[in-house]
Amino acid sequence: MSEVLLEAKAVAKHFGGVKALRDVSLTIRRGEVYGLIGPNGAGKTTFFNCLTGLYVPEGGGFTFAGAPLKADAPHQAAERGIARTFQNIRLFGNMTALENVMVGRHVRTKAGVLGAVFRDAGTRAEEAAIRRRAEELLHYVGVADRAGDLAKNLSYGDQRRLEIARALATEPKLLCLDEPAAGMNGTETEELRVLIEGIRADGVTILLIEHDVKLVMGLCDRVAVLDYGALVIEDVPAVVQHDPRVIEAYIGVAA
Ligand SMILES: Nc1ncnc2c1ncn2[C@@H]1O[C@H](COP(=O)(O)OP(=O)(O)OP(=O)(O)O)[C@@H](O)[C@H]1O
Repeated sequence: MSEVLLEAKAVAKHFGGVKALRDVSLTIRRGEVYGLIGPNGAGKTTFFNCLTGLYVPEGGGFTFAGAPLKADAPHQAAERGIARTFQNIRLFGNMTALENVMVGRHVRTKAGVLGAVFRDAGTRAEEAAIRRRAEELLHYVGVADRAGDLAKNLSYGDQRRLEIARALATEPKLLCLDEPAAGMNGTETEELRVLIEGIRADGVTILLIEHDVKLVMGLCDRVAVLDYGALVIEDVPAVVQHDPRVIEAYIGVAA
């Protein structure tokens, strides 16, 4: 599959004197799992933040699904079909697991959040559909048995899965996962791998930031390496793994 879903062109982002992204250009194809790796502070999360509209880049930009992305508002990114999870989990801790997913779903409803407050018959029917879909998604990510529990009481691994369910509730074309395996044990990481493969098989393209190099190399179709805000290489894992610049910048440290 070679159709381009996301193209980043010379994206630049500075924080004072820190060049967090130095003209980063990369291309994500529809249907692939694309890994974004690099040492701490390389600019991976900054790239996500520019893509999803949390930061406005000083230079360059994105084309998504064939049209330029005006990524200066997170809501717009979601409407265009880009969803993300966060490195530091951001759930509504005092809402149930089910409610957390239902909130994500409201991006795609006609009534929206206000409609959910002023409940007429149409809104109630829509609300029931939202609930059903949220239940399906909890089942899909494997936390259906925790639907009624407050998010803050879920295990770390389950919270990460719940975040993925909430992101999927927006029906994304591109799902961006920021270190989903962080803090997971071996079993949880393997379950995560299976889940990500399932999501891809269901037609969602995935952009994955992850420090677990084994997971990235085993799972991703292509991998990009950032170092000091610059793209070092973008290629298939077998090539990336053996590139001397990558070994020096990153993998050599872990090996
Ligand atoms: N809001 C901000 N204000 C100032 N500097 C920032 C901000 N966000 C990121 N930076 C800086 O930009 C650089 C890139 O950071 P970023 O968080 O994108 O790296 P990363 O590759 O995601 O790192 P990690 O793997 O540790 O999460 C770092 O030097 C960081 O200190």
